Amino acid sequence: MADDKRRGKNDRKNQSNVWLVLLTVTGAILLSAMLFGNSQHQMSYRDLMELLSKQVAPPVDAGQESQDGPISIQAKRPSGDLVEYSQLREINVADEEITGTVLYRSLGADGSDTQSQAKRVDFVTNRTLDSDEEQARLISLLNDSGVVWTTERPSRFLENQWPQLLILGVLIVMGIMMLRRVSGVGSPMQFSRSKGKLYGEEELPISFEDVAGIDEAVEEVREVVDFLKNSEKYQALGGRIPKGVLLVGPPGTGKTLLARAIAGEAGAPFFSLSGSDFVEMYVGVGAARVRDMFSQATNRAPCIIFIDELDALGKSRSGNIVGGHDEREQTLNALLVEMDGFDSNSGVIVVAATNRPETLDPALLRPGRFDRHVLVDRPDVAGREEILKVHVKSVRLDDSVELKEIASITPGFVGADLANLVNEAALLAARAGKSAVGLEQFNEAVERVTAGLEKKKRVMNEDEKIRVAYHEAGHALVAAALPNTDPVHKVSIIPRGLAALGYTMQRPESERYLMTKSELESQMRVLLAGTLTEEMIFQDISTGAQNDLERCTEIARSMVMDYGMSRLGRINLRRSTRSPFLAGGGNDGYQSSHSDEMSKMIDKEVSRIIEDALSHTRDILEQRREVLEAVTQRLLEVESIDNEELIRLIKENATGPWLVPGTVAEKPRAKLAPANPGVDIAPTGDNQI
Ligand SMILES: Nc1ncnc2c1ncn2[C@@H]1O[C@H](COP(=O)(O)OP(=O)(O)OP(=O)(O)O)[C@@H](O)[C@H]1O
Ligand SMILES: [Zn+2]
Repeated sequence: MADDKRRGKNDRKNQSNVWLVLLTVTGAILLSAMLFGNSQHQMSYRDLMELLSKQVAPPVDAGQESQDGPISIQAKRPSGDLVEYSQLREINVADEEITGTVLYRSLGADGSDTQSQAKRVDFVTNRTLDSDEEQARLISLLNDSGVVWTTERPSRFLENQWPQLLILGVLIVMGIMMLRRVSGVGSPMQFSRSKGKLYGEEELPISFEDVAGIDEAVEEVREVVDFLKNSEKYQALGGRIPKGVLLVGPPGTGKTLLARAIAGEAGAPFFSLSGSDFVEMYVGVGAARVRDMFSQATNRAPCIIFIDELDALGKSRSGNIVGGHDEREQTLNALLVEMDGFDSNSGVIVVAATNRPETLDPALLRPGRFDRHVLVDRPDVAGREEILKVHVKSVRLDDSVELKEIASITPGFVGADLANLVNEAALLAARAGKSAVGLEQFNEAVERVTAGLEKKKRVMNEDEKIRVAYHEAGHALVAAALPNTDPVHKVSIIPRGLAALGYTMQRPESERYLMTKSELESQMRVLLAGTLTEEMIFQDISTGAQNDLERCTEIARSMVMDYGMSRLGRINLRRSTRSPFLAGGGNDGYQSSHSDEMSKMIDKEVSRIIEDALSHTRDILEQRREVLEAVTQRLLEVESIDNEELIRLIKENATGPWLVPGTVAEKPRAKLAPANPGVDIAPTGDNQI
């Protein structure tokens, strides 16, 4: 939201720049037209000569006018108006024209208007008669009339060259503007700042209370608040306050929220920018923006600068052979320099967020830069419950709703998903005319959020529907027959989202962090069951299993290459480059580090594992043919079956033992040794044991 607003402002700023340029250009054109355009009064040569000769020989019959009164002539303008000319002055005779000033009075169309004021105007007279004789007559008249006159040519450079000068001027102005955009700081018109302009938000009404379910991350940033509030305390002891905090985590987990909460708790201004704001077309602009940002923030310290999507600007610099000094690199360098340069005790703390820390340039992560890393991970069940609590505050809940229950059916949801879920449920309740949001709406909302909107209206032809029903029944049966898979939550042949025609939804009973080999094998069997059922019933398979096969193959490949779960032994055959020190190597973060022969063997192992899974699954399905038919029938009738109904159908129709023989239903439990205080257990670094 805040992002959009900021972008909006930037767009408006850019637009106003364009308007400014247009305005300047039009202004310049109008101005020069006024200055150099032809605004002189045209006086005919005949009238000029007549007036001159009158001045030479003042008329004896001056009539009502006194002797030393103005001598004037009347003339007809091309427009038909009668005018009166008198008192020629400052005459200048040039080759083609005569200029000077004259007192001029308009007499109206019939010469009756005697009230109008006389005014002195510049006049110009074109010399049409150009002979020596004429020239001599003019000069003698001028001399005799006693007016001041010259033959100096006035400089007409400006008059003749103004269009070229104008173009030159516009070019110069544009050039200056470009330079300012590039050089950035200190431009009075702020052309360079338009995008990097910091919109500080003061007194954010957000506290750590609003950030739920990511308690560990909150604990870690709590001290940052203390740094901002009591920086003297730390400085007194000679400590160096950290400059940069990097929030790492998947999208929607609340990184932006957390950064805002830090500012809110500390009562410090919050400046927010996105890494992509710095990426610009012109070289040098991004770097100028970085410098600009720091200089503005230092003036407002203590404060927080938040850079979202740091990866957009902080990507690893290696691997760019052609343009060694491209724009992004310069921007990144400017950021590094600024982070080194600003005084760590100045009270500015830079918080950045990224969901791809492995792509960041290692230099960014060094001490003195973003040296604090805070993991903002997906919330667990308890965390999801906490987040739900925050978001249902504004919603009227039915008494039947247990947030714990909703948390348990939303594995993998992040804060943003849960916020969305609560909103969906509220909308559904409103549409159903309920006075409070009930469990029913939450269940429906979960399905919507996970699988896209139900498309009841989309018509599948009957053949396709039968095929999809068999396919899904196959998935469900095999899932139910293998104890070490997640229980089936729902089987449906209602098309959802863009791709799925039907789906079998499994839900884990609890949070999982590890998978065993047999669990992975079971997963593959469930995935293969759909296409195998089609093969069994129709002796033909369809394209509907593409995603199933994709996932199945990926599991098999990971078993061979990552987890050492194949005949090739316990080797990891993928060298991960997901370490900050090797960043920028592989294309997708992985690099192969094995020979061609090994590649062939890997492929063979992958096919063998899938073949195995296929034959097992075929057996399971064949032995449960009756149940398969029963489930499919029921699916075609009601379109969607839940867990209880599936179990009922299985119980009613199964002939042999239901669970696949040889699979372990009861998990072995560890025998706890009696406590032995003498033995130290070495801690393992992370959640990968
Ligand atoms: N831990 C949380 N507690 C409460 N609400 C949350 C939490 N995490 C996310 N939300 C909700 O989700 C919204 C989006 O979260 P936010 O923008 O902070 O995610 P993000 O991690 O910054 O995502 P991205 O990486 O896509 O920028 C928040 O405004 C908030 O309503
Ligand atoms: Zn399938």
